[in-house]
Amino acid sequence: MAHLPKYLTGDQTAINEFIDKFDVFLFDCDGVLWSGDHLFEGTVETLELLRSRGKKTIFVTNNSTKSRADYLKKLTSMGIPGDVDEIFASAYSSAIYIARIMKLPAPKNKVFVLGESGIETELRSEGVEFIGGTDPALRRDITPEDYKGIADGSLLDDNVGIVLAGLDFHINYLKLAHAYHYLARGAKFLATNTDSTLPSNHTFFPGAGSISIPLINMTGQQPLALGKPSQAMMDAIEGKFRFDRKKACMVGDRLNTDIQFGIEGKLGGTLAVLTGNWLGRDAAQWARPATLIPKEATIPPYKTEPWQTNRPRSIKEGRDHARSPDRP
Ligand SMILES: O=C(O)[C@H](O)[C@H](O)COP(=O)(O)O
Ligand SMILES: [Mg+2]
Repeated sequence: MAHLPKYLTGDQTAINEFIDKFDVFLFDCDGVLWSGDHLFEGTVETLELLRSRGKKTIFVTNNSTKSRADYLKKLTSMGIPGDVDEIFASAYSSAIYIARIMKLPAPKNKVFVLGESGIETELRSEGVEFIGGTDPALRRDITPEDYKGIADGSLLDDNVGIVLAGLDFHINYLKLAHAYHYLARGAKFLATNTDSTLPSNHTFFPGAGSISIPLINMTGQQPLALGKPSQAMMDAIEGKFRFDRKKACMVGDRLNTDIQFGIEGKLGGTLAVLTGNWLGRDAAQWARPATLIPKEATIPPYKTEPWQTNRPRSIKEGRDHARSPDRP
């Protein structure tokens, strides 16, 4: 049965009733708390209000460019008090999965990383060996010697057993060539997450999923994605906080990661906000019967950010489509 979203309009009673249903709020970060370095209006006040009512807040982000410690610095710099233990980022859940669940036998458990320092920090904290990532030696054009050395294997590390693809701001042909050949040699293909776009500066940029696409295209393999909506991440969070899933709500901006994560995790509710990837590729999700949106799904009142007023009205109004709520 298709669930239709309920709108959480400016009605304070409805908002209080919604809040009182839950003990724990899992907050997505990019597109919910902020867009890049722009903190959305009301974010700090909302978190303070929830905490003042004894609600637990946990930050669950697919952004693998930062470690949990980096995220704590960002939260603090944005005026959001937090604790590193309340932060679950996809780099962390990937490192945990590799180190504690996959547990490939050494020495063939080295990781070739496409991604930034967040992944490296978390792999290091789990004692997982890696190459690639932010290595400056790979930030250059491919040369005839590279072609030769990759082709005959002399430039490849025989201990690489995993390719882990995350958001990499320095992706290039040379790194993709290395990653492809490791996969061709049988390395396991993992992704921190497969978000198609990254919400930032009130628009969208290539997301982590756009980094692994070339490898999917070349190999025909789909990576095991370890961020939302993967339930490995939900199990890790529940294992740590031991919360009642029926009393937890996932707040997110992306339907095929955040909201799906909450629904498949059988949480008590989900809250879809309109400040992030709403108009990304996921808009198409609304074209499907709203099976991903349980009845508790709501769309909070939001002040249209200036950049949103001229956004394309690509979302039909109607039965299975969410509508931008009237402005409060
Ligand atoms: O491309 C990406 O990696 C994602 O867009 C980004 O990281 C999403 O982060 P989140 O919304 O889960 O905080
Ligand atoms: Mg988001």
